[in-house]
Amino acid sequence: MTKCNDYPREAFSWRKQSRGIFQGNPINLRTASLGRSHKIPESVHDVSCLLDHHYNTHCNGHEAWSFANKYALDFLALQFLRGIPKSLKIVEVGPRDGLQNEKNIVPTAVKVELIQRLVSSGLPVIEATSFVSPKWVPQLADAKDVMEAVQNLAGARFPVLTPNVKGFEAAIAAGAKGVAVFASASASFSKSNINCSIEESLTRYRLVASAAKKLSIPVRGYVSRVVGCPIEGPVSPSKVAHMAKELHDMGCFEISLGDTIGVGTPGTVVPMLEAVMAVVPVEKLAVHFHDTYGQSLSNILISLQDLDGIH
Ligand SMILES: CC(C)(COP(=O)([O-])OP(=O)([O-])OC[C@H]1O[C@@H](n2cnc3c(N)ncnc32)[C@H](O)[C@@H]1OP(=O)([O-])[O-])[C@@H](O)C(=O)NCCC(=O)NCCSC(=O)C[C@@](C)(O)CC(=O)[O-]
Repeated sequence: MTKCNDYPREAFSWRKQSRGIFQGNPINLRTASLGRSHKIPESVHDVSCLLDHHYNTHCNGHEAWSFANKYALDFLALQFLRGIPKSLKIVEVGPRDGLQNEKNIVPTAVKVELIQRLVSSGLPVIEATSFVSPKWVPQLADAKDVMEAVQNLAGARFPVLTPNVKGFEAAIAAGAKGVAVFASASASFSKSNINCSIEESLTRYRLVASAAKKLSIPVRGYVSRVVGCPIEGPVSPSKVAHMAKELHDMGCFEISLGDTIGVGTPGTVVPMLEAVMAVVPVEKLAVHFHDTYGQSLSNILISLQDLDGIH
């Protein structure tokens, strides 16, 4: 993942004061730090355990105070988790987004086993690979073999990335039943990632969407660099909204908003989400956060709290 040492940490003003999130509430602040420690709560119960533990280590012996505060913390934890959807869909992207960045090329058999294990863990959607130029991404040059090996695994869907009609046709020939196109809100990333301007990318993706429609293949759309870009700096929410709407209008059933370099914080993510929600129905939105600066969990949390219906 690209590093961005010069990026201003808080380039946008904080706009959700009225929600009371991250406003000095000890529960909120502590949970935000979970991302930095990479300690991922697997359930509501785990979050509660962590809070109890933290409290007790600071309150030796004061049992009455401890008892009262335990209930206060439980109450706050419940308040904090209010608004989190009862269910959400996880789109696992490790075999694609993870392995495309590996220095060494992972053998096809290992990739297939990874995907099999992800399926057996219960994940419903696993991006298996990308049908992109092997000159650009040699790590995924075995896309055809991976797809052919996993396409009939039961229990999950295996969409693949396709940057153009050539990639789409190759994906379908290998057995893909769902694809994703990937555009960017940053012109410089569009050029460096897919070697074309934003407008050219939309023209390509309209062709992919049209070919997919004829075959009833669902197309997911990504918008990358939704809060910041190491070349262009902060990315305006209106640019992201424009890209999301273009992808939605061409027929993408879901739009995933990607903080590609992990520079987002709740302060920048919320205004971006609000701008996108004004033009694309929230039930069509998903978020994709990289943990480069330890912010992914707090960004996911704020997205889930803010956007009832988001994926
Ligand atoms: C888009 C291109 C192909 C343009 O690359 P180009 O060099 O401009 O393409 P071209 O049309 O001039 O073709 C050059 C060569 O590539 C071939 N080619 C052309 N298309 C394909 C294809 N689909 N599959 C296989 N081969 C292809 C084509 O046939 C030709 O082969 P040659 O004649 O030289 O032997 C290239 O830039 C590319 O493949 N880029 C993909 C890069 C990539 O996968 N990046 C990572 C994606 S992750 C991401 O974007 C972010 C995301 C989604 O994770 C969310 C987030 O975090 O924000």
